[in-house]
Amino acid sequence: MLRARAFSGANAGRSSGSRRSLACNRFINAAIKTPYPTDTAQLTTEAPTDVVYDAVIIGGGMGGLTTAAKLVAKGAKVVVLEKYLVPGGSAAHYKREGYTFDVGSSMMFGFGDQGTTNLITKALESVGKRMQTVPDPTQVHYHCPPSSAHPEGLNVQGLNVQVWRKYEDFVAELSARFPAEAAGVRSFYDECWAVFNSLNSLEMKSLEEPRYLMGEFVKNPIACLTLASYLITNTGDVARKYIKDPELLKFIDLECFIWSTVNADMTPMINAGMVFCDRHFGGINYPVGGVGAIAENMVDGITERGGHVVYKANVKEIITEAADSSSSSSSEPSICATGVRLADGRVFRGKSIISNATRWDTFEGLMGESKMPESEKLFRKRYKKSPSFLSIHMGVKADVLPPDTDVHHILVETWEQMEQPRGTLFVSMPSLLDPSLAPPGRHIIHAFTPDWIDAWQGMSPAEYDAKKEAVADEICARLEKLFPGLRAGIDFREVGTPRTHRRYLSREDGTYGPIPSRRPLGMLSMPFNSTSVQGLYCVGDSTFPGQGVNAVVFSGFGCAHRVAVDLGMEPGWPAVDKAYAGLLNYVRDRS
Ligand SMILES: NC(=O)c1ccc[n+]([C@@H]2O[C@H](COP(=O)([O-])OP(=O)(O)OC[C@H]3O[C@@H](n4cnc5c(N)ncnc54)[C@H](O)[C@@H]3O)[C@@H](O)[C@H]2O)c1
Ligand SMILES: CC(C)=CCC/C(C)=C/C=C/C(C)=C/C=C/C(C)=C/C=C/C=C(C)/C=C/C=C(C)/C=C/C=C(\C)CCC=C(C)C
Repeated sequence: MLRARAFSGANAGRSSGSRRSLACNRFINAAIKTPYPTDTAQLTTEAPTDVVYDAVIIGGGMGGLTTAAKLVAKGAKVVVLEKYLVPGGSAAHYKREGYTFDVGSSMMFGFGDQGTTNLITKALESVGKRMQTVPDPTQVHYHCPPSSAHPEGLNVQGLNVQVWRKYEDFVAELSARFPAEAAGVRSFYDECWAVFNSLNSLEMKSLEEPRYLMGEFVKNPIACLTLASYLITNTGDVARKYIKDPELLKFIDLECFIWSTVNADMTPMINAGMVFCDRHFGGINYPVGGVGAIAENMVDGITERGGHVVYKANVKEIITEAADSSSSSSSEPSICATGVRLADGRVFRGKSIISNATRWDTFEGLMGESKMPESEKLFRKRYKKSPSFLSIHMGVKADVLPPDTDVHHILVETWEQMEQPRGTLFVSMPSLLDPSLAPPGRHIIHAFTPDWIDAWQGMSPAEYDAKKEAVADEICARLEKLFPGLRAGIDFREVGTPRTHRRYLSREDGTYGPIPSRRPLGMLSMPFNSTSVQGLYCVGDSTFPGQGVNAVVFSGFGCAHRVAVDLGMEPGWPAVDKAYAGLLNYVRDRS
């Protein structure tokens, strides 16, 4: 199952230097923590404070930037306040020693050129930008545990499956591993296509805006009814309709886990339809220059259209006032968000305040727990924080990677370990697609694995550093199963823990968003963008559909649409809004 890759190995054979892994530790500890960009004097840190913005956006992650892009494109007056020095949040990149590392995963969905679900392409287009991308021939190469039940599908390393860009190739490969389940494999993934094809025929806007929703029902009744029939369905239920083999069901769990960090029973079917088909329809495409270049392009587009993006702008408080309760759909005392206060004392006023911070940071940190609405307390019962990640960014000699190595890998050694901290290893090697990310003769290996912050608390700085290196050594030893000689080929290594994610992304406990505490009511359990505080909206992975760049971009589309309608910049049905919001809350409250 090898095939040619245009860029693969372009740097091979030019390795230089003789550093070995032991020397590497010394090198790592001495690594200079230079923020990127290095010239922080270039950063915009100012925007007018004497105006009332249409939207004040807290945070310049992909959720916040998409909202800003869609709103400036409508002529809204927008300011994005980003605490850090670069845009993109967990989809930013940073530079070290000639390498450009993506902060998070390098696997980009939503970057195709057709349909309506190519959300990243569309977000860039909304501010006049387009990026060059490199198509990835596979989404991911799974390395799963061996099984005695299916010796025909195994090699010495266990169950190996590549998810090919071409759907038929993937179905053929998985069916060959589970011949008795060939019909089940086909039926399950075909049902995902029914969901995807419906999604891919709708305009992507706010699902909490009744005028748009009704319009889509009139234009695309079959697609809307199909989606409506999946609203409360989870993926595990659909998989079990067709598949009986426990190991194949475990594989489906893993297919969900790698992007939802929960198993198939906890993953809404609509999200699975999106992810399992976009990888074949639009394909996985890597943006030339690195994932962070997406956010940089968005910022250029936003500022070219008169929006402001302000760095080193640490929002400490959302300012609220008592509000008119007649327009609220809840029975709680009404408050209204009117502005934000920064750590340096500056105040930005807005008709709408949009938080790209997590719900925990928004409602506990920025609002203060005493003002937390009942709906948020309920949310905390239904959802918990997803784990953070332990991340190892490495530069390696190019000859560590055999020719035709896939860009993304998943390694699970035992099924019991899959959902445990550091149980599943994720690997992304984007320099195989874009060699400009690494110096000549080198490649990037970014290994990461779900991990909780508790394991990294209460240590002295020396203990913390030592633990980072010890855990990274263990993970590199495990990765030698995929890349023999890896440890000897390491040229650069830097380890980030959940504490690093908490610090640089300002995400409580370093979490990557909410995961359900119990079986969710399909996609309906997750909150959309409005909150029960008037004028306050959330965007990003704390809102539907959750984690993922294309997912938070969708939440940005929805948020911008809902805000534009509320500001009177787009037509809506204010008379129906309250009843519809009440209905959605009623269903959610019972989930
Ligand atoms: N391959 C992939 O699909 C991939 C890759 C990378 C990231 N991601 C996804 O991106 C998602 C996160 O995107 P997002 O947009 O929701 O959030 P984010 O964490 O990426 O961005 C939030 C931004 O808000 C800023 N911020 C937080 N609190 C602030 C404050 N008080 N004041 C000012 N700024 C503040 C942070 O610095 C950060 O830049 C994750 O769920 C992850 O799954 C996915
Ligand atoms: C009533 C109502 C409400 C309704 C009615 C019906 C209808 C109309 C409906 C509609 C719906 C819709 C439109 C929906 C939408 C949806 C969407 C868009 C979704 C999306 C999703 C996405 C996702 C989830 C994604 C994700 C991703 C991710 C997370 C990624 C990640 C990645 C990673 C981590 C990587 C891995 C790595 C390796 C392998 C290395």
